[in-house]
Amino acid sequence: MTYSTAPDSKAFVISAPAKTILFGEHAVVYGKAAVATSMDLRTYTLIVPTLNDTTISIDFTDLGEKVSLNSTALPSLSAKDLEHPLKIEEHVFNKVKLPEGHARAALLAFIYLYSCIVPQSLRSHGFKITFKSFIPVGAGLGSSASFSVCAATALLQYAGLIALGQGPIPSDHLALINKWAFGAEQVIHGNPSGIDNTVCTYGGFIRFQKERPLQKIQTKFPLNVILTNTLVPKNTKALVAGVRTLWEKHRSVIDPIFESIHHIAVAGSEMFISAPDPTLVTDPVSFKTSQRAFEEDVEDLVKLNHDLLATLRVSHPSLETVVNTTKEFSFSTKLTGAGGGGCALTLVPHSAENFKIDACKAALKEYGFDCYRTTAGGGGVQAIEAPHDKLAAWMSSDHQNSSSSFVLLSQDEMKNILSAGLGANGLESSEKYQMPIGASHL
Ligand SMILES: Nc1ncnc2c1ncn2[C@@H]1O[C@H](COP(=O)(O)OP(=O)(O)OP(=O)(O)O)[C@@H](O)[C@H]1O
Ligand SMILES: C[C@@](O)(CCO)CC(=O)[O-]
Repeated sequence: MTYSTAPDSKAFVISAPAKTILFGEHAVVYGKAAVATSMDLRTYTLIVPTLNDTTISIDFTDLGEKVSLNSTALPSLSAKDLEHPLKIEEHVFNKVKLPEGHARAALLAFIYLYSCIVPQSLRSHGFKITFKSFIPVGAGLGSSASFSVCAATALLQYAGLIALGQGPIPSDHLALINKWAFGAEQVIHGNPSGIDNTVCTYGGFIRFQKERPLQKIQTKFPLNVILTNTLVPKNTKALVAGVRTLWEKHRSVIDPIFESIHHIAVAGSEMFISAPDPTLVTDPVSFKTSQRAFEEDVEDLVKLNHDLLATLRVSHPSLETVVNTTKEFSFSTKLTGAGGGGCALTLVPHSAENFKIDACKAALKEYGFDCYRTTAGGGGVQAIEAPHDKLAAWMSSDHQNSSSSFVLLSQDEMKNILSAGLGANGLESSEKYQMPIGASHL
């Protein structure tokens, strides 16, 4: 590794998407295949170096927590010094006051990244970093992975290990970001598979299997879904640990369930690769027939996958309510992510009439759930140098309150700033393998 001796004084805006798992959660932790896609909800991060003092000011705006650290007080480690990234806790014991709640794991993950990535030569400087996310926290949409990808990217740039702001991020830099984001995910989750950080880094539609090369799924088929947030809080770390306990107790029973989930993911990814291509329609009637047949096959896999996850005891009464409510409208639903609450994913067939979708949405809302109608896909991690004209306004807050204009921007405004900064070429090459984007709150 080659480090700089002075931090790059440029400020950057970094963003990474949410994710949803179509098939394979939990089994993927045991080396089975899974299919996931990025979603059009993103986390944004602004990092502004301050060359003349050693304060690191972190604003976790979504968690309502601001933290001030002294760079000289943080450990300097290599990943090899830690048997597991979670051991970072022992290195900061009695040195850093850790907050309670969601911010605790977020801060530990951040300190892990800083301690391993930022060299001693840069410890006489500080920075301000602000996280602002449009992804619901702890809802199964990869909020932790999106945060981890943004934090890793910001610190790798700060340490001079990657160069941002020159169009799409090159693949070797993406691999480095993904590696460190996985370490941060290990701090937050204990034993993640790596699927969440991978899809949040690379974006698009992927088939993932531990220790296998990442497979991008090229499909022209726009996948329309309703994401229903049950608003029931869940804890990924505890759910993953619960499945492990079940597996350790009944391996011969649980292994075949993992194996079945694996085959669902493999079949699902193959189906999407050979899905009917709406850009190549010659006969609209036969296209509609093959489109419906394809959707029915995917719906079967969705239902089977949900039932197997329920057998692994990671469903929740609220998730079953979503499954049963959407079934009344002939839609298929599965939990997505760790389960235990959080989000469910419902496939919306292309033939579904709007009145039916609206009625389904209204029925879900009756239960107090939050719904998003969205199309899967969208770019992975992106970064631009923070525009000079906007930076002063963004940083105008004294960091004691979260009312900086950066935090107040809407997701559309953030997207516009990033796409203007990336330029036409940047967007073209980073999104060429992806499906159309578009999320609307129902
Ligand atoms: N916007 C954010 N800012 C800082 N930390 C965050 C943010 N979003 C998530 N986190 C961290 O991630 C943790 C939530 O991770 P968790 O895995 O439980 O939810 P998720 O990633 O949304 O769901 P899943 O892993 O099922 O996709 C929080 O407790 C916090 O530590
Ligand atoms: C439940 C799980 O399979 C997905 C969480 O989004 C855990 C993991 O893969 O790390």
